[in-house]
Amino acid sequence: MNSAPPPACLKVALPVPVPGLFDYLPGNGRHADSGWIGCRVRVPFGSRSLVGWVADTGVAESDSGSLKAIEGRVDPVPILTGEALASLQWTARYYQAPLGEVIAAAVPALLREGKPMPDLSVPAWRLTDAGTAGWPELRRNSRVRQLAETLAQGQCPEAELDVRVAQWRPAMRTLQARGWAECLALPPQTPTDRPAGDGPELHPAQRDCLEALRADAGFAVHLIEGVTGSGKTEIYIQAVLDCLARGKQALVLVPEIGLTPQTLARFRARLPVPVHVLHSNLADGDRARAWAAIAAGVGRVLLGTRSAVFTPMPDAGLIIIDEEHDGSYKQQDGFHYHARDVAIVRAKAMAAPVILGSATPSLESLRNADAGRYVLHRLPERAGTAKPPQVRVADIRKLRLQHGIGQAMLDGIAGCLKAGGQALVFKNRRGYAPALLCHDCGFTAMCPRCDATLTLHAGQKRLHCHHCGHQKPKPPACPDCGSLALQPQGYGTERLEEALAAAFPDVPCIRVDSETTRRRDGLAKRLAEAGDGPAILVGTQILAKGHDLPNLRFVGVVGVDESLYSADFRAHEKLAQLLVQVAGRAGRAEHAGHVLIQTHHPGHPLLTGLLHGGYPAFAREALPERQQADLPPYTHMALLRCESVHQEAAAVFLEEASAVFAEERRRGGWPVHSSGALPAGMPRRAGRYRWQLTLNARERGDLQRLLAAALPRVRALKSARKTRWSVDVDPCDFL
Ligand SMILES: Nc1ncnc2c1ncn2[C@@H]1O[C@H](COP(=O)(O)OP(=O)(O)OP(=O)(O)O)[C@@H](O)[C@H]1O
Ligand SMILES: [Zn+2]
Repeated sequence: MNSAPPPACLKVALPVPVPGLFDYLPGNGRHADSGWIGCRVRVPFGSRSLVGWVADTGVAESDSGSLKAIEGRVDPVPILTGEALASLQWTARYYQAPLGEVIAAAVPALLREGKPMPDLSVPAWRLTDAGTAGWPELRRNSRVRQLAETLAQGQCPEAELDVRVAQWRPAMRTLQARGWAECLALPPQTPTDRPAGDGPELHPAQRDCLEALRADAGFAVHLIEGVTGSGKTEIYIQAVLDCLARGKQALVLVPEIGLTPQTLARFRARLPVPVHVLHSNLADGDRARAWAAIAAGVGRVLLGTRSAVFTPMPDAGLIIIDEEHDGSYKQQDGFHYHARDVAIVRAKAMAAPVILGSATPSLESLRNADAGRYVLHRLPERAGTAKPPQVRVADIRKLRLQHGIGQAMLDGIAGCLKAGGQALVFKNRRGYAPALLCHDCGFTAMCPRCDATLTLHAGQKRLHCHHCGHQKPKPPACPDCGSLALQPQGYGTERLEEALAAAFPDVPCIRVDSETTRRRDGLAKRLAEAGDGPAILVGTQILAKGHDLPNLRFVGVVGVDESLYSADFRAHEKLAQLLVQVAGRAGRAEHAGHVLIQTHHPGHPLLTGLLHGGYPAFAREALPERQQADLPPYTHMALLRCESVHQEAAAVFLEEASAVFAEERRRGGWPVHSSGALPAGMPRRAGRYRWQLTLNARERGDLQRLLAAALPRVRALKSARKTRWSVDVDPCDFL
């Protein structure tokens, strides 16, 4: 028996789906002091070697006999400290995820793999003594001479040489070979300011908003509800300038497909310091460098998508979340965090203000503004001379359609093209047609692995499942009755493209959906093809977001009827947001915009509401409905999802989990409603049976306490090991 007291050890967060920290000895006679916290270590884990993060030190849970020592320390100095580490710990607790998995999602891949922190020193060149004495004898007008003259004014960073001397590298090799120039590494430095670009003079609503922001640089959440084109981005830029002037760092989050070259160019042109970017399309090295620059305080402005919210910011002074309602802020796999909510928690800890901006704020944020938790600013009008678009509804009941398109729509497009404008036709469905039907026997082509129809693609040659990726050629005849009467049902972007190209053969017709924009910069390239002259763009919601297409004058929405009657309680909110955002693409410059929504339900309250009062009117109606139905944002939800190839296993686990929740709820006396175990909206996907359980509570705290009490027991269930399951706190999608 070992009776010695348990030793002090390192508490390490590992990227494994097991909650809690793992104890390791520091080894080599080292002490487990607080200098380890926030450093990476390499540790043995089963038969593997993993990179983990020291999150704490303390007394070991077991005696020293069973403790292993780390294999090595990766970082000499901590890289996750203070607020950054504390916020990751909060995130892990709130979203019920292991800290190791949270950190893995929060840091760039290279750091996750244990690579050293990127070197942030700045490579620069200078003349040697020999060079200083010798350069005047160089031949005039040569590139080598030009380079030497530049260096004679003082050492020069490579980035600056790029600007000052075209193709300086071969010339530098010549100088170096003579022993006249040498390379040096300058310490990382806050860049010296260059003059900021000019912006328009702010209009009164923009000024009021900025003044409110300037009045208090401490923690507060400002919600800017500004119609599309009202100049929200202008406010962001001014607020970042103010933040920089206070000597602070700024973080700007944009939706996944909102980080366009256009947006980036606009920030870069207007800010006096480099703008660092973080998004999933970057090379690993670039990601790590941007992250490290911000974490070291060298970088002052970070523009990024969802996971950029976790970047350590030692001098944080402002967080901006553009299009705050956007669904891409919610991570859907791995652990399910919401970047907007994490940002607000971090801003509070950093005593910095947050700006949420949108033309169509989430009902969550509007509710928080109503309750006085957020400061609401309204920009009800477009900036400059642009007028709001005119929105009409086209009733297509009983009308003859040409490939799903009514005459009013065709007339609208024709009028726009004739006047030299561009038209956008929106349909939130990619592919040729959402289903293939046998007109003789009623057979519908279904995915063999999902409870879903197959979508026709590639003209009409192939069938794809949008849920699991299953693909096959379209059968030549009906597999059930042998009939040749197989017909595409409904319309996707491909089919509309075909129809519009045939109807308007003289203008380019460009399809923009996730298929045609898959490659890097694909979207920018597609949009460039449209040019400035008359053209038709056909596409999905990719087109709805943040693109300034100055010559776009007509927007046609083809088919929203599916979403008017959906089981998801957020379907109307999402549809209203989408319609307003798409409509907002029209008429952003000097030409008036027209929007036409084609529907079989012209009297639907959502459409009439939007038509007469815009998004604010929709929200005013929707909020009390949510309250009456006891739904978010008036309540707080969590979703337990599970799936298994065995129908039994999924159902049994969720039944048992449901019983645990019921027991704990009784024991704790927490008023939390449980749906019980139910099949998911799509009961089978990719060959797996799916079940879910919804918890709903008036008080966030009650839900959190119940989760904390029940989940350890749920994890310990034998049936849990036979399924894949996850917890989603504040779920956005229920499919
Ligand atoms: N005060 C102003 N005076 C004149 N033009 C302005 C002003 N503010 C913004 N603009 C211009 O109006 C257009 C729309 O502005 P901005 O992009 O900032 O709006 P937004 O609300 O961010 O748009 P979106 O909702 O599409 O994101 C831009 O071309 C911008 O340069
Ligand atoms: Zn499928």
